[in-house]
Amino acid sequence: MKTFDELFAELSEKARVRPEGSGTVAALDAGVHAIGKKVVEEAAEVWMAAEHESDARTAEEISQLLYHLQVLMLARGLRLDDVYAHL
Ligand SMILES: N=c1c2ncn([C@@H]3O[C@H](COP(=O)(O)OP(=O)(O)OP(=O)(O)O)[C@@H](O)[C@H]3O)c2ncn1[C@@H]1O[C@H](COP(=O)(O)O)[C@@H](O)[C@H]1O
Repeated sequence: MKTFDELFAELSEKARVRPEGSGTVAALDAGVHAIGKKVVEEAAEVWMAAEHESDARTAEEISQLLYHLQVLMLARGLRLDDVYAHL
């Protein structure tokens, strides 16, 4: 288990080191347009899970949406504080 901040630190390191086989590196290489489509897809899956599936499935889909949002942040060069400033 990891927190939002811990995941962001891990993904930032992946983006910096670019290890072989990293899905995050592949997503970053695909670019903002592809990552944005993934964010929309995952958001829809969150919505459907919340309406029709269990709490556990909904939580899983939310975790995937948060992951893809973080990848989008990295693709745009945004830091956690850039987002937290608006919360
Ligand atoms: N938390 C996640 C995470 N959540 C979601 N995903 C990706 O998002 C996809 C979402 O799943 P879907 O159910 O939509 O599956 P899908 O449509 O079959 O997926 P794709 O075919 O589009 O890949 C997963 O297959 C993963 O590719 C994640 N990929 C990685 N992480 C974590 O990110 C870290 C770095 O991962 P790597 O960069 O792959 O090393 C690790 O700690 C991972 O656990």
